[in-house]
Amino acid sequence: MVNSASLLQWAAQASRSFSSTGTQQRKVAVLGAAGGIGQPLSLLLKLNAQITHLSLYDMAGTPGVAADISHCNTKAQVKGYDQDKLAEAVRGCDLVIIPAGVPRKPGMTRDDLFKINAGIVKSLAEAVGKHAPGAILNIISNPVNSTVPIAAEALRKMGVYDKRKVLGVTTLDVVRAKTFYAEKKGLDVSAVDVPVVGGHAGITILPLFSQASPQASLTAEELDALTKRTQDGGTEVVTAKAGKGSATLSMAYAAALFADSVLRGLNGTPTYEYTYVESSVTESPFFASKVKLSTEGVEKVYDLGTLSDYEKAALKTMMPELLQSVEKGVEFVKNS
Ligand SMILES: NC(=O)c1ccc[n+]([C@@H]2O[C@H](COP(=O)([O-])OP(=O)(O)OC[C@H]3O[C@@H](n4cnc5c(N)ncnc54)[C@H](O)[C@@H]3O)[C@@H](O)[C@H]2O)c1
Ligand SMILES: O=C(O)C[C@H](O)C(=O)O
Repeated sequence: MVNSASLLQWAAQASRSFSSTGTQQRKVAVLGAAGGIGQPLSLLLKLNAQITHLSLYDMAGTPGVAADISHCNTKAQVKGYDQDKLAEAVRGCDLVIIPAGVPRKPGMTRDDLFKINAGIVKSLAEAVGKHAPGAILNIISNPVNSTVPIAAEALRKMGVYDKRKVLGVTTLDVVRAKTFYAEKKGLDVSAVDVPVVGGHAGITILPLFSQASPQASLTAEELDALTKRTQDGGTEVVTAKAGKGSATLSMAYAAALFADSVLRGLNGTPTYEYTYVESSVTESPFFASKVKLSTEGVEKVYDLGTLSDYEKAALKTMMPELLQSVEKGVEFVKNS
């Protein structure tokens, strides 16, 4: 698993990477690149020495974002594409990251975004299926519990679906669980690990503190408070931003870490992350759990290990909502 130290390494390596030879050509696209997540994410990707071509796409304003970022003295060549240039933006990509779509306002659930974001993700996935069929997709747009099944079903309809390559980004849940756990127990956050499984909405987010390392004892109240804070981390930010969107900066950080792991895997160094993918680990056809990432994307999906009674009960509680969100996504594509 990549941690924040890697991020500093990118920055340190990035400006030196002009002289590196023999590295693989890696093209990465960000769809929704002019948005709240898209801009800082694109900047962080520009610092990643594994990326040779960075393709930024949005409905408008992308050439400006691209021009700005392109002045950073790092290796990746940056190009911005507006609305009609989607095919060009994704062609030849190894990795396509999708943060396109509307964010929540206070009082909304992630599922309230389905009406608008389902169609956006479907059309972007179709463009990837047509113009970059081998690319790995990292889907950020909410509701992730449905948008990942939407992308999978859209690609399946086109005959190009590969379950190893459609990944829902749940890294922010892991980032939050680590931060909150370390803070609560006075631990060094850079040495903390907390598995987070399930989905990416409220009770479907399940941090496994029984498997956290290092193990610190938690009272029942502490465990419940930490679990709920992780589940409601997104809402905490939406409320604090008071109508001005949801998490963008921490999300960009989390997506950049996850993309780095995906690229390391593609480049031949296996990495391990938690991500929402097609899965047979539980009764839900899509589920977030630990995976091994390698040259073709997800090489192996791991089971959940031993759960505490608290976690077993939470897993049972989340299942109807998760199954319903998956079904809603699949049906959306089937009926369109
Ligand atoms: N997975 C997670 O953990 C996580 C975390 C935070 C936010 N999100 C989600 O990410 C999404 C984006 O959030 P944001 O804060 O960046 O929103 P934003 O409104 O700031 O940016 C979204 C961008 O998407 C663009 N866009 C809309 N339709 C598009 C299309 N068809 N093609 C390309 N671009 C398009 C918009 O023009 C805009 O620039 C939201 O759905 C939000 O809920 C997910
Ligand atoms: O909470 C949201 O709506 C955005 C995102 O899913 C998050 O977890 O921050």
